[in-house]
Amino acid sequence: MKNLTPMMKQYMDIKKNYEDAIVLFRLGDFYEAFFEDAEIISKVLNIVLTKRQNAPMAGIPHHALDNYLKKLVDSGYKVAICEQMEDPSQAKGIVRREVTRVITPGTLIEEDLLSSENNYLMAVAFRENFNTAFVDVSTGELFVKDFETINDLIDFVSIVNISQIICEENIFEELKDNLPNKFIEKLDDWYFEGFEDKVKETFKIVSIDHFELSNGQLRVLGALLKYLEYTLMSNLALEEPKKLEESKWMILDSKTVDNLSLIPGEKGKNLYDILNKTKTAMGSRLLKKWILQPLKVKKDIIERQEIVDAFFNDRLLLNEIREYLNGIFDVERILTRLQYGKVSPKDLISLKNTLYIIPNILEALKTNEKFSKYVQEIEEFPEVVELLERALYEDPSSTVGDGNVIKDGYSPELDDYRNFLFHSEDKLKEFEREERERTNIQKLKVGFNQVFGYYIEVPKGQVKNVPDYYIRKQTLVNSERYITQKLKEFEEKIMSAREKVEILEKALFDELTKMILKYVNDIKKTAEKIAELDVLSTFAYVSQLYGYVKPEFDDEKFIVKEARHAVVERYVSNFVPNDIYMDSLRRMYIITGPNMSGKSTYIRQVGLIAVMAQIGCFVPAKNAKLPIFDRIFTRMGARDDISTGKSTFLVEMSEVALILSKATKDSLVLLDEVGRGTSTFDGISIAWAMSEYIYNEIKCKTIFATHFTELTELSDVYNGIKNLTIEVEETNDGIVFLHKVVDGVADRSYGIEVAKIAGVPDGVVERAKEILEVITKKSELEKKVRVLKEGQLRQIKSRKKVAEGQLTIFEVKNGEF
Ligand SMILES: Nc1ncnc2c1ncn2[C@@H]1O[C@H](COP(=O)(O)OP(=O)(O)OP(=O)(O)O)[C@@H](O)[C@H]1O
Repeated sequence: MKNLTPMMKQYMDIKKNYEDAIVLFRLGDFYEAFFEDAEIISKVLNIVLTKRQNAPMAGIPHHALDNYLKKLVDSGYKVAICEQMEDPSQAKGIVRREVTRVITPGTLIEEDLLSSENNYLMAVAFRENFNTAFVDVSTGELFVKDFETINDLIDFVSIVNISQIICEENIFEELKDNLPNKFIEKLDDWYFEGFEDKVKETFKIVSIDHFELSNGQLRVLGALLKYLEYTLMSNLALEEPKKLEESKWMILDSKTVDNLSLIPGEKGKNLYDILNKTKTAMGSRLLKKWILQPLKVKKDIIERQEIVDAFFNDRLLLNEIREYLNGIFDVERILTRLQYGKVSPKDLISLKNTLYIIPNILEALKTNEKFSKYVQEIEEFPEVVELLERALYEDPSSTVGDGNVIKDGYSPELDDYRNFLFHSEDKLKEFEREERERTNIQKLKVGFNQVFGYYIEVPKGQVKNVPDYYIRKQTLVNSERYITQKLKEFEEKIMSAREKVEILEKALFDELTKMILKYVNDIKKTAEKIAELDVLSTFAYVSQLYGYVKPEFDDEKFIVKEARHAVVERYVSNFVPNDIYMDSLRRMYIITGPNMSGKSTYIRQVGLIAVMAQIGCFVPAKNAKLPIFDRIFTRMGARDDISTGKSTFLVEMSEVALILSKATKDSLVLLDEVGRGTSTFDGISIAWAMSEYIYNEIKCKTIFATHFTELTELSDVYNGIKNLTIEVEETNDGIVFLHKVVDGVADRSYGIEVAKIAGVPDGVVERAKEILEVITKKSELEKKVRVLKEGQLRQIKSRKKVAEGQLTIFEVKNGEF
């Protein structure tokens, strides 16, 4: 463009460095966007597109920035905020402007842009495996985790709230293809250089050995830190990186999280919503983390369980603590904003009110010795409370500098200027009265405008009485305006008082935040413990409310009396409890039963109970004893994966493949229909072979719901495979679902009855009955399966004979082949 004004030239120079972002350029009371950026924001924000020197331009008022930013970021744009770096009225020539912040979905700290959920930014690089580092900038939590395959990585991204990915160029396309809806950015090579120094510098340490990170992990962490600096443009406020090691947690893949409805998703009703009676935002975030990462180490589970139990048995304490938790604010985020210099006066009041409650929490906890660990770990901060109490008004203004933030008495100097400023109106009135008396001009008025400042206005008719020390400034139709030496001096005092109040209050607020800064890490540790107490007391509360019991752990046995489904029981009026009984001799169940009888509910409730027990919660049952599982596998429902071009059957088979390759003896495998996406013969053959493989090779606890009754023959071949079915009652009015799980095999599917209930026309239902009669008579399938079974039994017997001959070497257990 020719003939650019200096300001437009300044804009172009800045924009050059932020080609991939929308630059919002501060101009007076507006943030303006130009050219293509203007066209985008006008469309996304639905605001007017105008022109300046032929350049398309669109602007948003500065006070509404956060609202508009949210929309832009939610629509997938990166935004660079370019501020005025000096007071325009003081600037010589063009105002200096700089980008002070680049906003992306994964780097939000602004309260208005965030929900109470965690919001993660993840950096990904590939060496021998996928190294990742991810951070929630708003809370400062930082994690490092490796993934063997891209599928494991994608799976993780889809269950954890990763809102943005940054990656090395060589894996950008692959990630983009697999995660088409994610905000993914590729980073230049320099991001991945000099990582050791970057990590040391960020955490202000000389040695990074205690992090115990591999070179690949440090490299990706370094890139993440550099990117954060580029977007936040300030020193980083992060916790030391935590390594997410599989050895501590049960693995839950995204399918299982979805199939068991653990957290809110497409399916609506879920475990998180049932359990989430937490009182604080920090607690609700932690609960979600715990649900997605059940523990695997018995000692860790018991530690949580003991606290839940203590709360459960001390109802008074439970209620008292929950009452105090009501007053706890999201201090994790407030403190992070404080570290980034973005804390508001209201934030500090929330911090004060939170800290104010801590002594009450401690007092209450001290009444029960089971909480001694928490009593030791939770700290009080009386000096911070006292300081904030002294420094801030209870309901401060949100604009630091207007004189309504720092409390009276905190700074005598501020009080003086503020008194003068806030009482200037009275003083002007007094001046006006004095002048009226002195001049005898009754209609004399003191006013103010931007051009002349304060003036004395005298109606035309009384100008003759104006004393000679009045200096005329302006002539209007009906009046004249004057100033006097005294009024001018008064004006200067007001102006300088306003300026002084602004400067002083800002400086005092700044100083206050700096004083609190040194407590931040300790307060964060206390906040973490409070969040834990919130979740653990919630477990106790929910357990009382819904009648859950404390589970025990056992190496082999999975015995639950009157187990219930934590979510379904909340939505049906008469939930029928069912027992679970598994041990080394009863390792696999085949459940057959009519449609709608409750097979899926039963097997899901088994999974849910395992998850609930391993997060430290009590479980919906009369009593429960169960093993600790290393992983829960689920294969349920039929769904295409249109986005990746996989058919329903292919998806089903890849889930089966995953189970067969990854399950261990300590896993729990829950299968709701396998082999239904293909022909009956193929389906049964696959389901049969798979069951045998799991039973003989993997030897883990397995429940398999199926409509292939042929599979129930497996129980005759293998001792440890048992059949279950669900009772229904046939009445004259149709079938009644009793939802009771009992030993045995379903005699029929009642599919046609369910079709009738669902409203399939009578004609079709009758015809279906006729067809069923014909084909069941002619079915050869059962006979064939019987032949298969007998053949297999013969083989097993002959193997057993050989084995018995070698009993001194191999001991053959009953039912184990
Ligand atoms: N134990 C129970 N007590 C009360 N109601 C139950 C119970 N189990 C299931 N139900 C009710 O029955 C409905 C059907 O259950 P579910 O989906 O588990 O059946 P299913 O046997 O898996 O059916 P299908 O074979 O058609 O998939 C549930 O939505 C629930 O309302």
